[in-house]
Amino acid sequence: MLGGSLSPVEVFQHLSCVSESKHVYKLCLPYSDLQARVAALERSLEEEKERCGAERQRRKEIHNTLVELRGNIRVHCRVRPVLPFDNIQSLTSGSRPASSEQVVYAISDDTVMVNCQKPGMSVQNRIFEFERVHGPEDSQDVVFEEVKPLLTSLLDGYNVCIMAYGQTGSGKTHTMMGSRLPEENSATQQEAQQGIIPKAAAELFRLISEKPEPSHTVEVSVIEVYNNELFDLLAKDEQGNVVGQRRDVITTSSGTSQVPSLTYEPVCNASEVMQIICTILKLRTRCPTLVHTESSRSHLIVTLTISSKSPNALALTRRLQSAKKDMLHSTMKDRWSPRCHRANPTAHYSLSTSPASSPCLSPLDSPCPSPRHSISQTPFRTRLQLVDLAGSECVGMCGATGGALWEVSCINRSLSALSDVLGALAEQRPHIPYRNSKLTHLLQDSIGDALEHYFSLFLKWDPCLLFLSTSHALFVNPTVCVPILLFSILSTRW
Ligand SMILES: Nc1ncnc2c1ncn2[C@@H]1O[C@H](COP(=O)(O)OP(=O)(O)OP(=O)(O)O)[C@@H](O)[C@H]1O
Repeated sequence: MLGGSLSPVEVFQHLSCVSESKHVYKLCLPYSDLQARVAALERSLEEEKERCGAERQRRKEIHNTLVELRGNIRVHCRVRPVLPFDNIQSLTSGSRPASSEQVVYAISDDTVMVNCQKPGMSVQNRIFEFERVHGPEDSQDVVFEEVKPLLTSLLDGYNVCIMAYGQTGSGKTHTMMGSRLPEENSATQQEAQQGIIPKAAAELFRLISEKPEPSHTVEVSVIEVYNNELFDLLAKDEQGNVVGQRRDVITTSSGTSQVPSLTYEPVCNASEVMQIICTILKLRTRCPTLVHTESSRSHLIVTLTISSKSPNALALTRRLQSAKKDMLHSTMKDRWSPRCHRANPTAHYSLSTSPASSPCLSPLDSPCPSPRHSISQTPFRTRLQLVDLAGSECVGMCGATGGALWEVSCINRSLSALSDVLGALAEQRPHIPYRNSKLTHLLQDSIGDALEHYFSLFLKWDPCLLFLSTSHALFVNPTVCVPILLFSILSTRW
């Protein structure tokens, strides 16, 4: 007979032991005792589950507070090494200096020093500060470490946007996608060259696999912005071949940007994501320039949309925020739509009813969700946007003529529009010029969340809006080590 002082674990051990020895009937506890023990075990299991849930919630809060404290919009700078082809190109280009000299120095982990020299003027050292500076020796892994915590936030219900901005040839695609080494290199060496997109996809699916049961679904969509036009790179023709199809970006009645008929492909692991991206990358417009032989002539936006099968506390808070904000807007501006009542708290988080694999509305932007959707039925959706912008160029330096010159001017105008939007957000101007280019119109929700951050701060008397922003954004701003162009990036853009 077992004594009353045994712990549930000891009882369990005892029971397993007697079952194994096949004397289970002889040594068994009285049935009522056994029932009491099982009930006690179940109770303690429930308590453990509750404690674990509370700890998980605390972990989320602490993690995201920390991420927010580090900044909701962060600007990082990556200085790429001077590479052999920098000198070769310089020698072949009549308009460039005969040899490249290093003019940018990562002097600490948050400061860059640039030797600026304008024709006829003496050299000046200028200092630029960023949230984080990666020097030429920093590996892809080191850069990714900065991004990694954002993926945890993504699964906690935050939107994340990571952009690479910089002059042509400065290493944006290397930072975002990675570079392929020659075939003779080992798989480990190839993996070390992977950029943020493959690493983020792998980390995302790793985090999802740690969840107790299948909890999330992931869809990928890819948009190219070329000459101020949007192309859906996952759209297929009747034969099933991928062809870039032109799409438009619109603003929905709830104020979010949306690309109607955009294709979303469901994916189950990181290699599926990369297979899709590598296939469609062949469609991306490239053209050699004087500075970079493999220059991308378009902005590429890869979006991973994550749907959680159960709402979490953050999603509920966000719905509450959204409802409050809508009520506030409608009271102030009296903008009720007869077709779609914007005060519906599920407005931004309801499921699209279209099949996921077919072209459908953006899952985040289903226009008029049913008011009957209860919170428990509605999963929350978040979005990871990974943006490899086209390289900014000095028109006089790129050697382009005709159509290529038009491309350069479209790239520069859209980057300038992006810069205007960020400037307006930073200065909290009442009007943010999102519609000045397709690029900023498309990214409105991601970069606009920064505005929401300020908006929430402004309304901090309202406890529901105290749960601050809904997005973490990070900008990787790689720079090149060729004198004159570097000067133009750092002085004109940031
Ligand atoms: N940190 C780095 N270490 C080693 N090589 C790099 C690094 N950054 C970039 N490179 C190399 O520099 C070249 C140009 O980089 P990349 O194609 O990423 O430039 P980009 O900014 O995307 O240019 P564009 O805007 O013209 O498309 C590539 O050959 C890339 O492998």
